[in-house]
Amino acid sequence: MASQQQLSAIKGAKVLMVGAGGIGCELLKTLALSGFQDIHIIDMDTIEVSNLNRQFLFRKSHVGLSKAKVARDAVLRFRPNVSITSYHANVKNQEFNVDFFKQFSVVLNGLDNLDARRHVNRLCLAADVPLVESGTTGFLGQVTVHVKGKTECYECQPKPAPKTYPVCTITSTPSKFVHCIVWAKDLLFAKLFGDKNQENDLNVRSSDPASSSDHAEDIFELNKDETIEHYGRRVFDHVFGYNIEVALSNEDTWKNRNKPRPIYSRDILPDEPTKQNGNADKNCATDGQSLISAMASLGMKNPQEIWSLMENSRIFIEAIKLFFTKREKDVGNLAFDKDDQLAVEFVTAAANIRAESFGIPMHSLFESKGIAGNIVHAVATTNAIIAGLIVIEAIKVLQNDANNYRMTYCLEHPSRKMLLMPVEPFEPNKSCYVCSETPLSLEINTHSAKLRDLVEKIVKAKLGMNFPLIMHGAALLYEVGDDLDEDMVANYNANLEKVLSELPSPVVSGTILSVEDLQQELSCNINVKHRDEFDEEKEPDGMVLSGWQETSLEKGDSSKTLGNGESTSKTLPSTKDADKNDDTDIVVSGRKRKLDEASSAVDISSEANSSKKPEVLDDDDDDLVMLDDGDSAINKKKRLQ
Ligand SMILES: Nc1ncnc2c1ncn2[C@@H]1O[C@H](COP(=O)(O)OP(=O)(O)OP(=O)(O)O)[C@@H](O)[C@H]1O
Ligand SMILES: [Zn+2]
Repeated sequence: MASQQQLSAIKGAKVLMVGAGGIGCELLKTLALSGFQDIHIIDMDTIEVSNLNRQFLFRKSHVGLSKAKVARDAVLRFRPNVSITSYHANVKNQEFNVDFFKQFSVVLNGLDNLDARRHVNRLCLAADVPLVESGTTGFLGQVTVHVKGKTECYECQPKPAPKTYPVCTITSTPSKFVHCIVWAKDLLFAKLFGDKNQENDLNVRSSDPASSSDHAEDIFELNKDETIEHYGRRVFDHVFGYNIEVALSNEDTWKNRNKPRPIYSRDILPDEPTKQNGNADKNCATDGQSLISAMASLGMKNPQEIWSLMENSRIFIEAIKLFFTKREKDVGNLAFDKDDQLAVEFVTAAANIRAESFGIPMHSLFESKGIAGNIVHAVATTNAIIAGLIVIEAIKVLQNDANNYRMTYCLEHPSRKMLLMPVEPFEPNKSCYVCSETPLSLEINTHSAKLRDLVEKIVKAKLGMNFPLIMHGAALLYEVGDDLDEDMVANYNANLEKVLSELPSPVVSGTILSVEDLQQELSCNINVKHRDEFDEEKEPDGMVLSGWQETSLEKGDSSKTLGNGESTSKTLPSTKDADKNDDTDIVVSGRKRKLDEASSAVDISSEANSSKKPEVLDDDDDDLVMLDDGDSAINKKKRLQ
């Protein structure tokens, strides 16, 4: 039961929820049932069939409609007096500026990606509105509180980068099925159906100057006078046959590894073109891309079945045919999407054929889709628990009850008899460039890097700015905005193509650049240092930003890497290799907190050998929570008083 004070805090609050998905549906219901009177919801998505199992405010008839609006309508049916305002929009839109955020007492995130979370964090800091942040992955979840000046902001700790693999493992020496999946989706799929101008490492290992022109780069182009069947077989033979033979010729590679076997289509598939079973016309008649399917075309139904090498080969050729005949317009623009049936079929087949070649067990379409999309199946109960915890923290925030703020982690296995692990939040990180004034430093070749490189690789990609403004002293070098006149736009575009040291106000070693995002009201200084050379493998951007860093999930893996999924991906938690460890710590975004520091509100009874080492990754490419060995350094960090 809420106290009178709590009730009045709740009643007087104006709350912004961002995200009306798995956590969001639970959260909206809990807020309304807890007595909140004025709730605003932003969500950019429409409802999909796959949401219905857990996003319980939605029904089949709502598929295709705005999540924010349908969630609002559903809750109004049982709490008609609550004021709920919905926005079917991206929270990064300009309309949601600092003034918009300022009207709220607290912001509650139920998002699924790092980019949007970082953006909301910045707006909350700029508007000085507390943020309660959350995430779930399967049984695992977390709720954290961020209050400007009192606790860490969401970006005080560097976030782990998505899991990545060295390029050579993917292109030449796969040893796990996931390596074959990454190869199939990030290299082969991208090469055949994606943007041709994108850099692609697919062919690096097979370029043999002595080889015939047949094996040159244009192997992946469909010739005008050839059938798609012929083209599909040509690609098949190149990537599964010829490339493997080239790789085999390098004896050293295989000294301590099992040799792969080349696979040619003529040995697997009969000579005549792949026969369709008559369902192809059904594909033809459908209008939605999700219904165009190589499996349907070939009369294969069970996604849980592991296909034979022949079936994989038939799917491979059939999927290419369908892309080039039924989805011609998409070819050249496609990015792998786990919800694109034909893309998943192609990637499964290609990964399986490669796996077979390297002696790696093949997988079903269902399993491949999970690996390719980094899917951990959502658990409705976890979302409900997390939503409840968000509301508990929101009420504390509304009462300004800073001593009792908690970050709470929902674990998969009990640790010292607890599944919910509350931890006191830490003070802001004094060297966080987002919530403190700490300058960053950038090593870059000022004689060869262009302003465009700096804008794309650092300001947008690393610093997450949407509307950047870059100044050198009083000189404005670059700016983005709707209200710029043509001359200014032309001037900035010209600057983008200039080398840093040749800009109207030259950027050289020792220059301090001031970078600002007008929407996020975030500004920071970057100290520039010239450096001639960069290691292509270790520093692929050709520049190094420090004072800010991503933590890699795979330790000791410093080479150029390829990732497994960065879109709606969720990374698989791994508990199976867990060590038994009595003195368990919680690692938050790569830094550790002793359980001894957990809230005294919870009885931490010591239970020897009770704790496994679950690794918790919440949605998409964000927070890492890991139970792991001790590290006393973190104990030196001051807790929030
Ligand atoms: N930039 C953004 N602006 C507004 N809403 C966003 C933004 N980014 C993500 N969201 C919303 O956050 C919600 C996250 O919910 P959830 O994690 O359950 O994802 P989902 O897309 O519903 O499910 P799944 O990814 O498992 O299919 C989604 O409804 C999504 O539309
Ligand atoms: Zn910070």
